[in-house]
Parts: sequence; structure tokens; C-alpha cells
Amino acid sequence: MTIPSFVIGIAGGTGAGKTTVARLVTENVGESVTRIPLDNYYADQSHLDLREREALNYDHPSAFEWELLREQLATLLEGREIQMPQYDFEVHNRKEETVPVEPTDVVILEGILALYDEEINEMLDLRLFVETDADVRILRRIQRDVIDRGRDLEGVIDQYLSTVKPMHEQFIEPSKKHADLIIPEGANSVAVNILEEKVQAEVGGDAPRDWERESPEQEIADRVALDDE
Ligand SMILES: Nc1ncnc2c1ncn2[C@@H]1O[C@H](COP(=O)(O)OP(=O)(O)O)[C@@H](O)[C@H]1O
Ligand SMILES: Nc1ccn([C@@H]2O[C@H](COP(=O)(O)O)[C@@H](O)[C@H]2O)c(=O)n1
Repeated sequence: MTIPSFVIGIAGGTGAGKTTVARLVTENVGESVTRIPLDNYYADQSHLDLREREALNYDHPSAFEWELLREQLATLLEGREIQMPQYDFEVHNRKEETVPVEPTDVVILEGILALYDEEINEMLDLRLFVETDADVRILRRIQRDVIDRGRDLEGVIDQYLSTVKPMHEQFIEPSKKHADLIIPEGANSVAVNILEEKVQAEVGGDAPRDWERESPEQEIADRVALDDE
């Protein structure tokens, strides 16, 4: 049984580069990392038809099933398997199938509001916010939504102006205050290399387990005290 020793949250606006950062910092560590896309926890909307689902606001915190995410993250932290929901962006709904996910040394939760929920924040050991200019993000999003998510240009622009941008300003940007580190421009190599080293150390078992580790505040206080001696 593996009890995860390090849980990272990666938040930031749409198109900021969250998924890319998560992928780059974990691609060389094999199967010892579990990635949890927050998108998989969009609430089930099967009671609505496609038209109604298309019109929903997917950038408001109420779009997500937080209770399920809290439960499943806690289950992984206890060393037990979860059945993770899957999401289908083309039909705006959760898929019927789930995938079994085993706990691993490192767990990464990644999504626009990964640093929004207080209880989730408490479960994270490292909180990252990826910060990229809004014009770069919308250009990336147009490209992705049209090519990968089966959307048309007009719809992407309407959605951006009506919900994505206002919700970013109201909920996502303010969640930055919970971050321990802010990563500029998405996949920036210095940040990725430092994080990759940290993940490697956790996976290799060099790092102290949770119960051996002092709180980050205490670690800093100890080091400041040492420097002052
Ligand atoms: N630093 C970067 N430079 C150039 N392109 C990037 C950078 N970071 C991410 N991208 C690209 O931007 C797009 C959106 O990145 P993604 O990681 O999917 O964003 P998010 O998960 O935040 O929505 C992808 O096509 C990705 O390759
Ligand atoms: N049915 C849906 C569900 C979500 N979205 C958008 O996805 C964005 C979050 O994903 P990122 O990879 O961009 O972080 C979010 O901004 C939602 O608007 C959607 O378009 N349709």
C-alpha cells in the first residue's frame, strides 16, 4: 500500500499551461505519480439535454462536485484506490465509465480552481498558480477548443466573454493568494526543472514522509533561526 507523500495543486486560468506543467514535471518519473484533472469532477448533468448543457457556466465553482473530489483525494491519501470519473468535453458531460486509480507517492491535482476549495487546499503540500497573460491564454484556448473539443469559433468567443473571463476575474485570479509559488508563462524551463527535481526526490523516497516532516512554516523558522546564530 502506498500512502502519497506529496500532493501538488496546480491552478491557473484556462490555457495558462497547467496541464503542460503537470505533464513535464512528471513524465520522467514513470508510474509513481497520479494526475487528477479537476475537469473530471464537473458535476454530472445527465438530467439536462445537450442544448441546456452547452449553456452552462463551467467556470463557476458550483459547476464542480467538490464533495466527491474531497472524498476521493482523502481516500487516496489513506492509501486506497478510487474510481475516478471521466469527462467528455464534446457532449459537456461526465462519461459513464470511471477509471480505477491507485495511490502513488506523488499526486497532482490540476485545474482552473485547484486552489479554490479550503478543504482541498489543506490536503495539498505544494500549491502552484500558473500565470499567463489573458491574450495568450485565449489564443491557446481558441486553438484547443476548435481542434480538440469540437467547438466553433463564435461559440468559443461568446463563452469566453460571457463566463470564462468574468469567472476568471471573480474566482480563479483571487485563488492565487493561496499559492506557495507562482509560475509565469506556463511551461517555463527553470520552474519545470526545479519542480521535476522535487518530484523525483519524493518518488525516490529521499524525502521525509508526511508524519516525519515539519510544517513548511516551521522549517523556514528553523532555517531563519540557524542563519541568525
Ligand atoms: N510556455 C509555453 N510556451 C508555449 N506554449 C505553451 C507553453 N505552456 C503551454 N503551452 C501550450 O499552450 C496550450 C495550452 O496549455 P495547457 O497546458 O493545455 O493549458 P491549461 O491546462 O492551463 O488549460 C497547449 O497547446 C500547450 O502546448
Ligand atoms: N463542458 C465544458 C466544461 C469545461 N469547459 C471549459 O474548460 C475550461 C477548463 O479547462 P482548461 O483545460 O482550460 O483549464 C474552463 O474554462 C471551462 O470553460 C468547457 O468549455 N466545456
